[in-house]
Amino acid sequence: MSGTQNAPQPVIPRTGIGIDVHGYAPEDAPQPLWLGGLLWPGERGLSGHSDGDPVAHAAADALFSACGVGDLGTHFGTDRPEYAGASGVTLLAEAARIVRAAGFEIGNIAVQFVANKPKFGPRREESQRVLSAAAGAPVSVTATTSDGLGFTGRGEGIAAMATALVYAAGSASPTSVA
Ligand SMILES: Nc1ccn([C@@H]2O[C@H](COP(=O)(O)O)[C@@H](O)[C@H]2O)c(=O)n1
Ligand SMILES: C[C@@]1(CO)OP(=O)(O)OP(=O)(O)OC[C@H]1O
Repeated sequence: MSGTQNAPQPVIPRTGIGIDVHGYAPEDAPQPLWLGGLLWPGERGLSGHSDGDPVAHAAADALFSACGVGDLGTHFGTDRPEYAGASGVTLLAEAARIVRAAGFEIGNIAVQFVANKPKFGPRREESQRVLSAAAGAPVSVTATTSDGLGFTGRGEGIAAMATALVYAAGSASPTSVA
């Protein structure tokens, strides 16, 4: 028997991607702004069937993408009345439950949103805490403007992009592979 047969197999993690965009709610039907799992008092809110939190939705979509188990619409379609007004944090927690039930563990999720405001830096730690607790894994959130360009620059809505890393449950964590 050759030595290589008993060599530990490398853990191949899987990456996923998620993008979500929500437009601002009309002035005559204002909504609260939910972004990064946080309520932003005084900020114009976004439209959506749920709470319209693009950061939480992009994170959930990235998890589904990484595991190859469909997408946000597959699991939380607008035809599901129970998700009307649902919190993005609830959707992310449910997404994490679904991917774990499918046999995956979550390495991390990274999200970046594009918006002129709110100014995110001062509440980054709070947002990361809330989203990481929901996912049961580290979630990092960054923000950028689009330098005044495009629909985010014109203040028509907020876009978020996320990546996620998962690995088969029961395998060694990718970070523990020599
Ligand atoms: N909504 C936002 C947008 C940006 N930031 C922070 O500002 C930095 C500079 O943004 P640019 O788009 O001008 O490159 C960015 O790196 C973030 O740290 C923010 O907090 N909230
Ligand atoms: C989350 C869901 C379901 O409540 O609604 P929205 O808040 O509209 O969000 P979106 O990211 O457009 O798509 C997924 C939807 O199925």
